[in-house]
Amino acid sequence: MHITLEATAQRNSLFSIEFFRNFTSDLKKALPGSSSLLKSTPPSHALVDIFGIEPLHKFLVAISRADAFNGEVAAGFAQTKDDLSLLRSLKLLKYCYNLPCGQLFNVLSSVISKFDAEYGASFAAFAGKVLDDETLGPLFMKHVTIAKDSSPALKEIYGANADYLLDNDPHALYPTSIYRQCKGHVTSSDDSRVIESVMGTTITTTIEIVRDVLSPSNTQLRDVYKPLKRCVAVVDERLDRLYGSAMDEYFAAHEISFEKLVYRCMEVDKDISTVEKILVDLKGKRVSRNEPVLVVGGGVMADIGGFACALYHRNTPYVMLCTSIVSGIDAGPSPRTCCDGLGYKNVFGAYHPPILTLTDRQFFKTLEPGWIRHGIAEIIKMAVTKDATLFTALETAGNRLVETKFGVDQCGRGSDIDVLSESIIAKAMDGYVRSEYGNLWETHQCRPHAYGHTWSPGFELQAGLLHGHAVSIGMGYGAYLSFLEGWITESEFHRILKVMSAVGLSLRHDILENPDSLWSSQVKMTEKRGGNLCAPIPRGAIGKCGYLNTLTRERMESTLIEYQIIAKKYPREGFGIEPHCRDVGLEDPSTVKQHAAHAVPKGSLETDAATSGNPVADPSDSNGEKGRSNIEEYNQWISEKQVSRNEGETSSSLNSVLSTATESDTLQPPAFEHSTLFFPGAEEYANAMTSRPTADFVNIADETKAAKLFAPCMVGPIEGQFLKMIAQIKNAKRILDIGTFTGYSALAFADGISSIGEVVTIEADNSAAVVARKCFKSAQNGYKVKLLETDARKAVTDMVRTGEQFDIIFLDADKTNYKHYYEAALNLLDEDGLIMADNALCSLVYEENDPVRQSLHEFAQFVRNDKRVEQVMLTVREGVLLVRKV
Ligand SMILES: C[S@@+](CC[C@H](N)C(=O)[O-])C[C@H]1O[C@@H](n2cnc3c(N)ncnc32)[C@H](O)[C@@H]1O
Repeated sequence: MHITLEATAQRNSLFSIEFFRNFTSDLKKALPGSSSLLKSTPPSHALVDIFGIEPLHKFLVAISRADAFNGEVAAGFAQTKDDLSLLRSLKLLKYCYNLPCGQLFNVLSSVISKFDAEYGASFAAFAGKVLDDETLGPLFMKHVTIAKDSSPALKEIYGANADYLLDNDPHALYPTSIYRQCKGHVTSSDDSRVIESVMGTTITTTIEIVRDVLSPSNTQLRDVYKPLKRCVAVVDERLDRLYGSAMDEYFAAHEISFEKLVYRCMEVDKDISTVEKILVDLKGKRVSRNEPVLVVGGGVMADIGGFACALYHRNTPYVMLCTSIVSGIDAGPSPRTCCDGLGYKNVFGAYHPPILTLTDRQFFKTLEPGWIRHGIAEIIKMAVTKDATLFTALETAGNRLVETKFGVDQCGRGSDIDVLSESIIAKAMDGYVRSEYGNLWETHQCRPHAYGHTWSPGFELQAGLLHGHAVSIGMGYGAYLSFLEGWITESEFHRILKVMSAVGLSLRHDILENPDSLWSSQVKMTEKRGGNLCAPIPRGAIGKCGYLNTLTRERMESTLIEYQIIAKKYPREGFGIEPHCRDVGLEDPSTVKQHAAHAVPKGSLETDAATSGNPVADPSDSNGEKGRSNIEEYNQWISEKQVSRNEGETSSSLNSVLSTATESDTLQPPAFEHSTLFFPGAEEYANAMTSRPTADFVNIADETKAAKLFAPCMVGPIEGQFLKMIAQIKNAKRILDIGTFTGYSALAFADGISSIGEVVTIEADNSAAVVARKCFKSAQNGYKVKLLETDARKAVTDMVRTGEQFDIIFLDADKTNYKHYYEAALNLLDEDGLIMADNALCSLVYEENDPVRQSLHEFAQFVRNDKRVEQVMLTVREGVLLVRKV
């Protein structure tokens, strides 16, 4: 070996490519490829001997003492992909004592293969055997080399070094995380009553563009998870639908147990309750603080999955598999993990980058064009402020990026657009990471990647714009200001507008007509940036960044007018293609900000808005002119904001009121590709606005859970309150509740009738009936309930025979027999009694091949055509059909 152990800790330049090359040739001499040790099966027989080979132990001892996170060391590696993988190996091998043997030998074989393919292959064959060995693969090197029962020879070599590390670099021997180091110094006064101290954290990470990451021949994820024997993954529900089986197959092929946790990741789900769910699930899986969680998804998943990992055990490593443009070049590798809360965007969060970020363009194939366009805005911002070559590449690619979904759709592998797209994503990622990682905790505001984000928060939500379109408008306006400052030329300004316009991004929006929202955003942004506007805009040339620190209200007003006149001359008069969230099938984000279940009184979070998350538009900031009457304001609001609703096919639109035509019957219910009747957040909002259930219902829910019965069977708080109030309004005396389950609906009715009223409820299943009986017993109005434990089909026929009468009959048992219960109910009802059929809209949400879906559809149609009744279909919970005899 060509190293002197004692000096290594100081001589960082030693750990360069040469160091690995020399190691490879020295090892080959001492342990040739033909050696019986490498051929030994099982590998356990050879392992101790191999650890004892001098070039290997000297190499490992030296590397364990390296300052692997040091910039000087990194500079020793040229910038080719292969060289950087050596740097990554160095960072891992530094912690060799704490690497599982499977991983250790895998990394060693990748190092050796770089210099000697033939020898690398024979070493890799041995490494593969170690990796696959159930016992050896996960065994840490320290358990082989310095444990009590390790061979004395190994203990002598590796033990002496362990003692050295204990004194000089304990992190190398007993790390909590091999991706973070902390250093600091403390200076105290003589009496220790005053202390001055400095702390610093160093974090290491790897970011890589990959191809076909889920193909079994790709070993990137295998290398991380095989030594651990399992992979716990937090996966976006949409991705699971599209790629779930590919993920299952990948991990099965490598014999890694794949434990998938799936979450819906729409913008509205980006709140603390989803983060909390992830935390509970990680704990449920007993994820350890050193076990990297795999986070799979786009921007929302990157934010909330990363945040959950930051909170779990105070920080747990995670591997980010990015499946969208935004996550690939921005949110994925970003250290800024977060979630929305209290009505504010990104208000909670932590700085916690992934240990490994992988971006695979293959996933872009299933993105909508509107999403691709929106993602390109984040690339343009990096091009304009950081990288002129990236900007030229964007000019060359133009709209082909959208048409081919970044070179993965309708174009061949290796085609020019495929190659160009790869380079665009890579450069954008590089620019982003360079801007972000040098300023990890946002300790200063010179952040090029905030280009376009200074004024856009003021109008993005208000206008219902996709984030990318709001940012592109902000970038266009910023470029104009830069031109006015003389920081870029007029032709550069137009190149920026052209590149955005070519891909269909917005240069303008009608909301710019009024500068109020931009101005209020500037005021809040200035506060957030510590009193400086510090708006990043191009300066000097495209690809360079400067910071505008002053813009008066007057100048903003005049320049906005000028900018719009210029933007209007562009294709589509400067408007973007599908710029609004609703255009791409997303809900209007302005509804997200009003997520009232989590909202707080206005005013109480003013400071948070200014310092943390993006401020949510405040309705009182809007442009109402003072002194106008309420009715004028109201009418103006109707014409400005509400008229478009009348054009849609909503239940309140004029069209649907005027229509007298009867729909003809259909064999099947319509396709309805949603698992709920509601937009996300709608039902939660309705719930938050509904009277709270009493302790008796909380008890039912608890008992149902304790009995491990399927809780969603219960009608729940919204429908329960509805049933109670119908009973009250109807002044009902006797109610028949068909399908008791654990008693929620029966007790809701009992709460709504007078003390002499009665609820007869029928349940055939004994386990549910036992719980219901117990709950009725302890409930305040439980005495009004009579539970019949029997088959309801027969019970109702018997009741008709004996002439029983009811004011309300609630159908909630087996859906396929609703028609039978309905016919009986028409006989059992008082003259103006009411039938209520629960789950009446489930033909929309149940799966296509579910027979219950078909029978619910036929039942609803049958009632519609029944001349004996009138009815209304209510979208309460899963649909309640209200029927009355005429
Ligand atoms: C959706 S759950 C009822 C929920 C209940 N209304 C509540 O709010 O808690 C349907 C119940 O009907 C019961 N059921 C199904 N078919 C039945 C039948 N033929 N006779 C009696 N009970 C039946 C099931 O055992 C189940 O407990």
